[in-house]
Amino acid sequence: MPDAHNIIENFIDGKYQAPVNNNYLDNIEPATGLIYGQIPNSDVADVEQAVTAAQQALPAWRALDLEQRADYLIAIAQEIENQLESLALAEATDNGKPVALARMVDIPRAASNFKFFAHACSQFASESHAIANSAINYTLRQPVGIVGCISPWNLPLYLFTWKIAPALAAGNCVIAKPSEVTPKTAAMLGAICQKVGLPNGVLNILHGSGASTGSAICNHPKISAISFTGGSATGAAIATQLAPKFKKLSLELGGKNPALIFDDCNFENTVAEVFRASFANQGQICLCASRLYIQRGIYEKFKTALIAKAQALLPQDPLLNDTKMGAIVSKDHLEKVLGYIDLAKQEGGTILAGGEQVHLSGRCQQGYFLQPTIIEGLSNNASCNQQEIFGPVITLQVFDTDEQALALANESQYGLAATIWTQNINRAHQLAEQVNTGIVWINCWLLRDLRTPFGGMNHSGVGREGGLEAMRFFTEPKNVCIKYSAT
Ligand SMILES: NC(=O)C1=CN([C@@H]2O[C@H](COP(=O)(O)OP(=O)(O)OC[C@H]3O[C@@H](n4cnc5c(N)ncnc54)[C@H](O)[C@@H]3O)[C@@H](O)[C@H]2O)C=CC1
Ligand SMILES: O=C(O)/C=C/C=C(\O)C(=O)O
Repeated sequence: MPDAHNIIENFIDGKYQAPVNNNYLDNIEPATGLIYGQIPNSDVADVEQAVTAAQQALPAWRALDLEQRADYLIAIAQEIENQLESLALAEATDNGKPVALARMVDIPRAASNFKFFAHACSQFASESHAIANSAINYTLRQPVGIVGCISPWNLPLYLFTWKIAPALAAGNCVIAKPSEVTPKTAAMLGAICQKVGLPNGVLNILHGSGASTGSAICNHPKISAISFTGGSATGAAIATQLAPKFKKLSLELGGKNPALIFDDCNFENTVAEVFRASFANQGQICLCASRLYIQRGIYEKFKTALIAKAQALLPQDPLLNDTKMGAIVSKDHLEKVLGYIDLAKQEGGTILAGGEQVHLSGRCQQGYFLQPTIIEGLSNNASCNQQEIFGPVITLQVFDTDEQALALANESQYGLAATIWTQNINRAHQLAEQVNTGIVWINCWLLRDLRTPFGGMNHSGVGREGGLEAMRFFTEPKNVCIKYSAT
């Protein structure tokens, strides 16, 4: 558990412990730009200890009655709810997101992840296939064993638990690594597991960089499956490394998500929701809309409304209760996003709103703040329309016909999430069928039902999370065929 000096330790075999190599990384608060803690930079030796603990815990955990396993997950969810305030504060401090957002979305969703999979494991049925008069097949879905869960910094506890909960529910033991940029709530989860009496070794939480800890987890021969969320380049590197090792791999990667906005949309609602889809969490959600295609009849009016909203959304200290726009997660990331804005100018774009770093006063004077940024005038193949920026930056383009909108949306290497804004339900269905993304929202964004398949195609990932898809990923199907004699 983080101590008074904010030194975080690994959680292995039910206990907090220092990394074997005694190496630590600084943890920086994005709102202040100051170091406020340290985390282990764990390596193969720590992973080895975690795997040993998981191996010892596995037989009892996988043999546990489903109801008892579910009870542990429910107890974790309840404890997350009990600690809502301290977890939300930790998340906002660590990540720079508005504390109100962490309180309303991130932490409640982390609790929901455990509750959802506590129930999902009791609903997860296996198949049977009869061969008339001669045999019956039934499929066992057995835990994979020891699995690795690696998550990013944008929705720290939300995405960490989105992987851990189904992995545990399916009867696996877990070695999990949060992003080194946002380790704090993951570290607090260890104490929650202790408090509810989760058996030692069932969940092990290691901290450190991708190069050291992440790659040691991916490469450990006893870890049979890896569930990863993060950048597409990292996903590609992991897939390359793991291909000859034949591990199960789920990749939830980046997006460059189109919003198709038609003349006949419900204007007020669409402006509000598309704005939220663009800038929620400082635009740092893989599902955020980043390419806005607006039909000609409402283009100017829509643009004017978006600019007014962007100019009114002022970044503030994330720890203030009324903050709606917090800090960018790190200096490196701020520089990356600003680099894209410069590139947009070089490629002929016009900045309609934002585009500049914001310097606050007081405790946040060295923080990483950026205005919501709106760009127009770029071609569809410009860098800002093709590469994931992962920040509060959107581009606007005009279209005339449904066919044009679809062609523009599909001109992308990514395929994560599309939104369609129209009151013509036939058009919406037709476009939803043809757009190349794993998720389509019609007249809404990030309306989540945890039972649905979640993930993308092409450079946005391989496989799906959520609901029974996650239960399938974290189990091995084994078919058993019984021959009988027909009398
Ligand atoms: N869900 C998404 O779509 C996300 C996309 N990104 C994109 O990726 C870019 C880079 O951001 P990063 O924080 O560097 O994301 P990343 O993809 O490097 O990090 C995600 C997680 O993977 C781990 N990791 C990194 N290298 C690894 C390796 N070789 N083996 C195993 N684990 C490894 C990291 O420590 C972290 O826990 C961002 O600028 C953004 O464009 C970042 C975070 C989430
Ligand atoms: O499951 C959700 O609701 C959201 C998931 C978001 C990501 O995977 C992401 O931003 O990386």
